[in-house]
Amino acid sequence: MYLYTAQAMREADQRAVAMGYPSLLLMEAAGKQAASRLLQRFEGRAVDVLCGKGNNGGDGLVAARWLAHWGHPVRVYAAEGQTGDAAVARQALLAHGLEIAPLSAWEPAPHSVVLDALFGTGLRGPLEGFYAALVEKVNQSGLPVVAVDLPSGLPHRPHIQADLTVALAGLKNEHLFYPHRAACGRIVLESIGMPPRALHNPHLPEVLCKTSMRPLLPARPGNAHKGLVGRVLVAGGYRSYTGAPSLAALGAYRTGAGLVTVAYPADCVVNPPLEAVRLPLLEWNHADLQAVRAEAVAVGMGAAAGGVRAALAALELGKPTVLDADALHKQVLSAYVKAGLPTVLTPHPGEASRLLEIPSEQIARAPLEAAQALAERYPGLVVVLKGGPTVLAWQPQEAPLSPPLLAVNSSGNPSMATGGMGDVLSGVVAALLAAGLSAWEAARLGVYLHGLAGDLASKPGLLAHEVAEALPSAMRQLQLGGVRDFWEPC
Ligand SMILES: NC(=O)C1=CN([C@@H]2O[C@H](COP(=O)(O)OP(=O)(O)OC[C@H]3O[C@@H](n4cnc5c(N)ncnc54)[C@H](OP(=O)(O)O)[C@@H]3O)[C@@H](O)[C@H]2O)[C@@H](O)CC1
Ligand SMILES: [K+]
Repeated sequence: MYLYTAQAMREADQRAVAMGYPSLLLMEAAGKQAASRLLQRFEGRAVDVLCGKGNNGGDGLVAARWLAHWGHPVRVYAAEGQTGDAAVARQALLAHGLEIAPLSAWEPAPHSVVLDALFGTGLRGPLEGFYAALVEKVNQSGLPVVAVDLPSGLPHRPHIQADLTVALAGLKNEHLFYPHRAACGRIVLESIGMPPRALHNPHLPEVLCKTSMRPLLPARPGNAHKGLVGRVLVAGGYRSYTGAPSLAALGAYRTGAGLVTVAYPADCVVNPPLEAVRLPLLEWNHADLQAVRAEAVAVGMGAAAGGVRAALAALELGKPTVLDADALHKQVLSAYVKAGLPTVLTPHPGEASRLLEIPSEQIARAPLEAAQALAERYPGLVVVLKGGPTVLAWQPQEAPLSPPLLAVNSSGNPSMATGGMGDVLSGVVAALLAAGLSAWEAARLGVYLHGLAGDLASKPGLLAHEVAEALPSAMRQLQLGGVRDFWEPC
């Protein structure tokens, strides 16, 4: 599943038509499915349908026809001047004997629900004048709003604040990235019958979802023993923050690592899980680390100034590695690029800002672009830019001229914004690397499972170790098919 821009969705639409699929069928399905989702949520309320003159308005006209046909009280307000499919939708509505009032005549009616079909992906620039005032009037009415495809006005201001958004054919940027996602309310994705071949576009970012993540879960062989399912070396810790490597160790164990060894400076008190092997070190050196039997390494968690030394010592082990926090320095990343090892780096926006030398606000505004920039700067390293949502980018070294692969996570929630959460993630990804997944697979599955565990454990005051404890359930539910993507209807 991909994440679409308005332009990419228009191209999918054009491909469907070029394949011989009539666009009118898409509009018919869009309107009918929007109507049926509205009824599912707001049964018993009269519906006011507000339609623009483009195809989003056409969807609204179809929805109004079906609502009336199913016997629901509906009032239709529409702009003049529809063309193409939207004009056909208008004629079909009139043929059912419905009346269309001008948008300027709309007044909020008590106990009604508004179907917002003013503007969708065709909006160019912010709404002004009459439409800006109409959007404000809808928002101030306090009525529930169901948006067709996108809350009208997005990605600009003003825009509709919806309770439910029926996304059509595919998820768009606004459905996943804040602050726009907050304007959508609950999101339900409807396929509207779009031919899958028309939607296929590997140049777009992948949306990590249960269908694509489940096949990546490592199988545990019947004759498994702890040396066979992946051993992890965690290297981190410093006086001020000793919890970091312990949480990474817990994350690794709870993701199925067979054995976890925690290496840390001898002058710091680290309390890893009882099941972990402790390796206190007088200094970060490769010879001591070499003695540890591990298939993957997670380095940098809470290591302070020792992070660079720890990461450079770990590099000599020649193992797949996760670099986090204090290991995220330019000299370390350049050395790992040169080594060509499977490597995953997991910066938060502050660390990405330091690496890219751009303000963190810019990263928050355009996280995919920031992850892409990091991936291009450090070819071969998989970039996991943590946030809500976490995004990933990877420029394979063997294909330097192709655009980087991009992905956006769909699991996780704001209760995960607490200390130690990233340390757990490092351990999760390291365990998956140790189990034999490639860096791109381990990073994508690790981020997805970590978010899923956060969703299962979600509550106010959620702690990082509680997310680690929820990882086994997350994996089991993903394996058994018990996971629901956020855009699936309840
Ligand atoms: N995915 C799919 O394949 C399918 C997509 N479908 C649906 O089509 C929708 C996209 O439809 P779309 O392209 O017709 O654009 P839409 O959002 O209706 O807006 C265009 C109108 O807005 C106007 N306008 C623009 N900017 C403006 C501004 N700043 N201020 C004021 N006005 C402005 C512009 O006016 P114009 O410039 O032409 O005068 C034009 O009238 C999509 O979201 C989905 O709902 C389904 O039907 C089925 C298949
Ligand atoms: K809309």
